[in-house]
Amino acid sequence: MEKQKIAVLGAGSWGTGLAQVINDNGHEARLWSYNPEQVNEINTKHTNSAYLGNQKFAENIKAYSDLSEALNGVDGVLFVVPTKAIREVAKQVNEVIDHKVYVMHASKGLEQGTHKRISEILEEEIPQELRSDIIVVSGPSHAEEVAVRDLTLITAASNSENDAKYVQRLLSNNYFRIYTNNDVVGVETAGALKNIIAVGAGALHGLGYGDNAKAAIITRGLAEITRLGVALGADPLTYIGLSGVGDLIVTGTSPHSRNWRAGNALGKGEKLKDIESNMGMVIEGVSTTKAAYELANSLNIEMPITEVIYNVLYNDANLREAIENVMTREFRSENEYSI
Ligand SMILES: NC(=O)C1=CN([C@@H]2O[C@H](COP(=O)(O)OP(=O)(O)OC[C@H]3O[C@@H](n4cnc5c(N)ncnc54)[C@H](OP(=O)(O)O)[C@@H]3O)[C@@H](O)[C@H]2O)C=CC1
Ligand SMILES: O=C(CO)COP(=O)(O)O
Repeated sequence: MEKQKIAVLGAGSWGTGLAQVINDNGHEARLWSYNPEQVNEINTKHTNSAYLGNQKFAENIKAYSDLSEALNGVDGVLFVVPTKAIREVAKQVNEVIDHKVYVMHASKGLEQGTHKRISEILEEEIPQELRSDIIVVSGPSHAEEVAVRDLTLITAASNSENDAKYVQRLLSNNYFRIYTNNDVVGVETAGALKNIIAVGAGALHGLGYGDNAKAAIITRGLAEITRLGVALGADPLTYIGLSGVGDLIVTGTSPHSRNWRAGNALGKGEKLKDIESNMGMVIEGVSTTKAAYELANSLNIEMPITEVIYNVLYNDANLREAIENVMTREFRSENEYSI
């Protein structure tokens, strides 16, 4: 593949990690941030301390605060801002982009109010003549591990096989391996909804529950994610792939995960607003819980774990009582409910 110019929009931990992968692969990675101080730090010290500590990045990863400069002549645009900022940033891109580009995103969530997936927002905001089919980059990938080039396997999903293969070639190397997938709905819902379960798994840890409880929430969490996703048109098999069970394992079992850490703090009795202000990074599971809860209700889909997390986050429910309620609800067959 000849050298590509890629604008990475969002210079948080994941945007920076992906910019380094792109740079490692011999391409030009331009990191766009709306924070001029951060741009200055990346360009002069080659660190991004608020998100990735003291780690130094390659000097040729250049940061931009001017979006039109960052997008000038690029082959592709990779959105990695939090879900709540996707529509606003996509509108800005639409205002300045003047040629057709590959449009990729690596964010994980559902839009508040509309419950839309990120690719749906991007399709709405960037006209088809200016973009490829949307390509979703998702899977088990803690930014801090990718940033130190630890082995990572993830998925690039698109309705267009060629566009997914473009991202496979763009991002793959000897530590980062990409699999293509044609199930955009499955891959996006898996990435968004696993954050809810990660909050729950962290909460169980914070409350002192053991490995059995954690395996249970991951497994039954996957069942309810699958149930909602299939109702939206996903292939159930996607959920046993990298973006499904893979990402649930990585976020549902690890203190690297901000969602897991938020849940752990909730389990230890901290208040949500304190957890959010202390994290300094996005905890997507909080807003996704609300969107998924509303969406599931509107489709009449049972998501008991999501409901517990929703009641704890938004109705100040007592965590232990909420767990007791879900444990003692009407009996179910696993076969009936596995998908
Ligand atoms: N970190 C990870 O390991 C992974 C994260 N993801 C997903 O990637 C997405 C981004 O996550 P991550 O990088 O971790 O998040 P961070 O919180 O680390 O960074 C997000 C970045 O986007 C910036 N930002 C926020 N709002 C806007 C806006 N309106 N316009 C421009 N920039 C904005 C933030 O700036 P500021 O902080 O100043 O608001 C920050 O620089 C999320 O959806 C997450 O789920 C996916 C896989 C792995
Ligand atoms: O999605 C992630 C890893 O695949 C990152 O999860 P957190 O946002 O919980 O850190």
